[in-house]
Amino acid sequence: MLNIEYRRKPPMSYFSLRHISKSYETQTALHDFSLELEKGEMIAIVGESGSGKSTLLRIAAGLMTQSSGEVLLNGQKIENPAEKLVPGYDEIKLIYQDYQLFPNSTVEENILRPLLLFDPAYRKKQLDRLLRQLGLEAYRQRLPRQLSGGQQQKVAIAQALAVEPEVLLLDEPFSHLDAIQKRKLLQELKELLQEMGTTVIFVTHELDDALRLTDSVLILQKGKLVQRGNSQSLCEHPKTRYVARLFSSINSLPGVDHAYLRPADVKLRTKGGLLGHVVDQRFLVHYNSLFVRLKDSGLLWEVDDPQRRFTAGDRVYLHWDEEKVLRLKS
Ligand SMILES: Nc1ncnc2c1ncn2[C@@H]1O[C@H](COP(=O)(O)OP(=O)(O)OP(=O)(O)O)[C@@H](O)[C@H]1O
Repeated sequence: MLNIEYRRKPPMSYFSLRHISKSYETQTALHDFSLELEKGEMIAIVGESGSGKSTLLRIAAGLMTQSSGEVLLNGQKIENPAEKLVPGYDEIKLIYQDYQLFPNSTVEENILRPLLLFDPAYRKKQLDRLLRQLGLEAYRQRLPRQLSGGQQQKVAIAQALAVEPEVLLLDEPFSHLDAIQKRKLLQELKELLQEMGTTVIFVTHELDDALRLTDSVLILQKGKLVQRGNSQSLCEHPKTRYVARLFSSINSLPGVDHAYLRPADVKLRTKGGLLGHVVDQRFLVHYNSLFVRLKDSGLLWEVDDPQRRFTAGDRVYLHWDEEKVLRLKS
């Protein structure tokens, strides 16, 4: 009997968001969102602007009061601002898009701020380790304004990691960086966080950024979890048009409701198939991307031309394998 009761209990995970909902005065930002993370697990949440990502992270950090649901860390309830005098926890750190460094404090002083009450030997050890791990040793005496955006971002990350949080919540913190800087920082951060065994939730609207940190992705749309999976499963079996479009544009099949084709799944011929005219072309690394106006429907399709055979003004016939058609309702 005891054994059956035990098995019925949900498995205990390290960081749990259970049935979280949040309504602002005029709208609901999160609907019954649940997520269970193991210690050291990294997950990315991808969603468009306004899908509720920041709201979710603020609730997860204990910095915003949810309308319903609960957050648990290692079995302990995370209290929200309505329940806790000083909101937030050292164990759960949130890094925002607009991180704020102290402008008149050096890099060293900024990183040491959260450690003011700690033992001096520990403070020095943490500071030296973070400066080394984040490649900031040469900048320790500089003020934030004397650093590039990427270096400032690293200082903000070092500051958040100084207290060795168990959980790190990243709210699109790389949006100020250019693509090359961002890729490099994401790779460095991934290695560092894996080494530290930190549990991470990274929210972003860029799937590419998400996949650089983790292959475990969750898709949020209008405050609801719509799909969870790795890049292959999301790409091959998207549940919504939004999920499908995170990977490539999609072409609507003329005369068939809710049926779409990816540009890479359309084959190009000189005769036989759906007739169209190439109206534009772009040279990309592995193929030319063509814009083709379909003759009968007038739809504009984007298709890949891996052999770079067609150019603007050409007639082209399009066909595809039926199994490549994506059926997407919303
Ligand atoms: N303080 C607030 N009062 C009322 N509505 C709010 C408030 N904060 C957010 N919202 C609304 O809740 C929804 C979710 O907002 P949230 O900031 O969580 O989305 P997001 O996915 O983080 O967006 P972005 O990527 O643009 O930062 C949005 O529609 C937003 O307008």
